[in-house]
Amino acid sequence: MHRIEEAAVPTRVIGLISGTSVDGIDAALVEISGTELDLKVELLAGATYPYPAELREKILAVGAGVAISMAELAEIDDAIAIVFAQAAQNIQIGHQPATLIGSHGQTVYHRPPADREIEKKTTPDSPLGYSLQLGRGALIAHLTGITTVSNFRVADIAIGGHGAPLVPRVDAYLLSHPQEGRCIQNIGGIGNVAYIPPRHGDWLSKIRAWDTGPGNSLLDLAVEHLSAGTKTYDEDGNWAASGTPCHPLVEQWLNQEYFHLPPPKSTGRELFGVTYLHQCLKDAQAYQLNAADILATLTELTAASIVHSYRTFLPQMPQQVLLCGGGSRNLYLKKRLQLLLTSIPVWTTDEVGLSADFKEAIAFAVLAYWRHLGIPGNLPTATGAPQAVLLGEIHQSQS
Ligand SMILES: Nc1ncnc2c1ncn2[C@@H]1O[C@H](COP(=O)(O)OP(=O)(O)OP(=O)(O)O)[C@@H](O)[C@H]1O
Ligand SMILES: CC(=O)N[C@H]1[C@@H]2OC[C@@H](O2)[C@@H](O)[C@@H]1O[C@H](C)C(=O)O
Repeated sequence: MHRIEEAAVPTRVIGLISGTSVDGIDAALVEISGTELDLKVELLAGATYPYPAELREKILAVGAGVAISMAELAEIDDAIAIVFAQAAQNIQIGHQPATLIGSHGQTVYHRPPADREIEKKTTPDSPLGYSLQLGRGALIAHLTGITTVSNFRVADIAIGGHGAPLVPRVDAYLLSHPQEGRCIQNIGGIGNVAYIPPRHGDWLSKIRAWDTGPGNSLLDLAVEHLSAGTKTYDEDGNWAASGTPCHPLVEQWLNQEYFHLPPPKSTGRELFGVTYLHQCLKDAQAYQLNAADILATLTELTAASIVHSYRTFLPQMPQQVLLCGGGSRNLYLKKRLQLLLTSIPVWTTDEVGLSADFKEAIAFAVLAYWRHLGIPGNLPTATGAPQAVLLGEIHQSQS
């Protein structure tokens, strides 16, 4: 049952997420009103709080498969919840307090459902996907005194979905256009797209969304390796821009199975992580590429895999592409995307009024708000789930 009547009252909600780049906690304090087509979100404050270096190292190690004990797992889970709770406290400074938190947490493992050969290789026994986000909501609620919704992916996974991407339903209501088809392209550690057709007829069922593959994950790892640990990312894409992409290598990399899988599909650093980068660096040796050429070629892989997936899987090309996530600040990547998309304009979501930096944090505030109102959060065409369901577990606070 939808408790639509409550939606007339604007609600102050905090959205929290740390994505696959593991760079820090994005926090958004928003005022939300409406429900779906009349949904309105005002960003009151947005900030990124970097992880303490030691915690970041631990998270990256766990995500890369380093073995830990159950006690250590509990310790990391709570260490993450503590910094998320601090982020929630900090973002409210100077504002009226929030009444609800939506916390995505930190993904440390993601395994899609085993319904295709590529996925069966990693999943011998279970037909369901598995996605683990740390930073337990119970502790965030306890520390902040604010009811917290967390564990957003499990309900979609329980009915056979990928549990990702989840932001497309929010994109649909905040970024659809009455006449124009749009691709909303997030470029985080991993890239994901939501194609939103013009908002008429059965537009909602025509939305398509999937993870496009690497966003910045391989680039960041390569920069760290090539700079001997002195840099963590290629600021504005300047280093890559000083090199030349090796197109035969990009073509070779695009043959990889993931890029040819039809959606729905999701991925993570389990595939596009350290091992993948090492293979790329090995392949690059055959072409005697220097550091700048390697970065230009990896940047081209991100751009080409995005555009290749649009041309292969979309019913039609969009009229606009709206970028968000940290990769939207990589000017060289943006330029390469524009070149590959020829006459289709490539903008950022900022240009249509939604913060490109904080869109994911805003989305988890909306998903918590929908959970509170009893409104489903997933889009079956995006996650592959058979139906739309309520997302997230509610942890009531004591105060
Ligand atoms: N000025 C910039 N120039 C180039 N790249 C940038 C810039 N600012 C941020 N980035 C890139 O964006 C990344 C962070 O992006 P973002 O915070 O959107 O990722 P995420 O949310 O962790 O990932 P995901 O969306 O996959 O969960 C950084 O690691 C860096 O590679
Ligand atoms: C399992 C997981 O954390 N997936 C992330 C990741 O980062 C980008 C892409 O892969 C997307 O599928 C998802 O995040 C966003 C927030 C989503 O669910 O829409």
